[in-house]
Amino acid sequence: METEIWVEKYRPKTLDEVVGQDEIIQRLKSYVKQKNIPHLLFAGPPGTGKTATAIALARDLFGEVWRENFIEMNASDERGIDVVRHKIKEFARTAPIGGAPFKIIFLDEADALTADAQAALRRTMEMYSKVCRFILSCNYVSRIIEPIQSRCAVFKFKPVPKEAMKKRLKEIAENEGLEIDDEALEVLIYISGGDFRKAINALQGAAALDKRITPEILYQITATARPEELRKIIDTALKGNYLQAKDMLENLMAEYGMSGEDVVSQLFREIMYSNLDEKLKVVLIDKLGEIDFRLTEGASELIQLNAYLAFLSTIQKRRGE
Ligand SMILES: Nc1ncnc2c1ncn2[C@@H]1O[C@H](COP(=O)(O)OP(=O)(O)OP(=O)(O)O)[C@@H](O)[C@H]1O
Repeated sequence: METEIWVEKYRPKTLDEVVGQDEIIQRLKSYVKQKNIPHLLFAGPPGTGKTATAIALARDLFGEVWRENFIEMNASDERGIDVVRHKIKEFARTAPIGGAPFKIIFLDEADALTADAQAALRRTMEMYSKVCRFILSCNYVSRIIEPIQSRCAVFKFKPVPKEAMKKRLKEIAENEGLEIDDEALEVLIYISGGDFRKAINALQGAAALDKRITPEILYQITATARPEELRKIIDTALKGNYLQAKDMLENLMAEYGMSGEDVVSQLFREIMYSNLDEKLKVVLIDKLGEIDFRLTEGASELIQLNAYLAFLSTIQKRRGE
C-alpha cells in the first residue's frame, strides 16, 4: 500500500510546474536567469503554492545540490525565535555547497512572530545577507514589520484559479488511475475553498476508499455538506420555520460529522454567494461573524447555531416592521 503523501508527491519540481501564479513565476524566472535573488516575501492564503514555489525556485537555481543549500523552518516554532536564529546561524556558518552562489533560508509563517522577534530576525537577515537569501512566507504582508518589508521583494500569491486547479487535479487523478468526472472535480474545488492542499488531501482520502471518486465520498470525508442542503436550511429559516430548520441542521451535522465551525464557514460561503438582497446579506453576515467569534471563544455550538437560526427566522418580520 502506498504511504506517500500526495501533496509531497505532486509538489512542483520546477517553476514551470507551479500553476495559476503566472506573474510571480515570470518574475522569479528572471532571477533564475541572473542566478541571483534578493530577499523575498511571499504573502497569500494557505495552500496557494508559497512553499512549493520556494522549493521549485531553489531547484531551478541550484540544480542537484538544491537540498544542501536550502533549509525550511517554521517561524512559529514554539521554542521561540532564539531557536530559529540558532538554526539559521548553524546553516549559514558553512559556505554554499557545489558552487551555489548563496544559500536559501525559507521561513514559513513569518507573520506569527511578534514585532520584537521580527526585529531580531531583521538583524539576523542583515548579518548573513552575504551568504544567505531569505524567503519569508506569510498570510498577510501587513503583519510583517516595515523594515523587513522594505528589504524584500514582495510577491502576493492569489488563490489558484479554478480552471488551473481543476486541470492539475485531473492530471493527479489520471496518474493515480482514478475515475473522476466533472461533477466530482467541481466538488473538490468547492471543498478546497481555493486551498490546493485541501483539494489534494481530499482526493487522496477518497481514493483510499474507492478508485471511483464520487461527490458523496468527497463530502463525507471532508465533513462538508452539499451546498444545496445548506441553502435549503437558510431558506427554511428565512421563511420563519425555525423548528423545521433546526431539525434539518441537526440531521445534517450528524450525517456529515460537522462541527459548529464547519457549519459557520459553509453558511458564510452560501450566504456570501447567494442571490439574496444585498442589504439582507450584510445583516446576515454581520450576525454570522458574531457567532463565529463566540464559537472561537468557546461558546456552546448548540446554543449559538440555534440562536442564528432563530435570528434568521425572525429577520424578515423585523425588517418589515
Ligand atoms: N500553485 C500551485 N501549483 C501546483 N501545486 C500547488 C500549487 N499550490 C499548491 N500546490 C500543491 O499543494 C501543496 C501545498 O502547497 P504549499 O505548501 O506550497 O502551500 P503554501 O502556500 O505554502 O501554504 P501554507 O501557507 O499553508 O504553508 C503543494 O505541495 C502542491 O502539491
